[in-house]
Amino acid sequence: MTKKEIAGMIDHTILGAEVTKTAVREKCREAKEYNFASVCANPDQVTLIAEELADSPVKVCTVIGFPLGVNATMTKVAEAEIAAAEGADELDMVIKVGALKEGDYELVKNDIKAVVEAAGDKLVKVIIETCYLTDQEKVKACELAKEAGADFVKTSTGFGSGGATVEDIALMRKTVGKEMGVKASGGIHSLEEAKAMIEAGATRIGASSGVQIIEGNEVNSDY
Ligand SMILES: O=C[C@H](O)COP(=O)(O)O
Repeated sequence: MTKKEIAGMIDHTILGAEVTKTAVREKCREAKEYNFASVCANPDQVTLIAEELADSPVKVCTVIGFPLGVNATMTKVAEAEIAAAEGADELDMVIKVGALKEGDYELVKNDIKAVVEAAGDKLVKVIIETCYLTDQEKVKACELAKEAGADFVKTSTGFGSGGATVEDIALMRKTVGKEMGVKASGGIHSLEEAKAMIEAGATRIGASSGVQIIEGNEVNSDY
């Protein structure tokens, strides 16, 4: 797999309370230079990203119910509707992790389904936050996301206690089959790590270090 092909799988990510418009514009410039798959940023920066990327094939991505997933489903639905209206192409939502762990699978599934329906033709990736889950819970979360009609399952927010692992990607890929997207995110900072995730079954890489992954050098990560 070439670096160009790998770049085309990277969601160039900039998420956090301290993120500035200047930093988001730089992420968009980098994404166009390297032909990354998307720029993934805070919900209140969707309009800015859509403007910056209007002249490029790079997709607009944002997050829903992020980073804890504990928002009311109605809140996640509203976030999805607003993001879609403002130009988002892809929505990365966080599941109700606690509800999953206590076996309230209908609530988890209906939460995902409501966002999928609100998203319309936009692509929905479901963050299951693997760092808090047993393997059995990871499998169940992937099954619920698939049943709810999501397009991808995704490992991590990058704000939890851990990120993507090759083992989790392989388990998620085995669970969802060949068609559904699998996104590895959280703690991927090198080309070798990205390649390992792809070989394990990832079809998208979420990373704040996209340029570092492709160029193999340290980049100033200050926003
Ligand atoms: O995909 C979303 C994650 O926040 C990226 O995590 P990272 O900053 O460890 O690359």
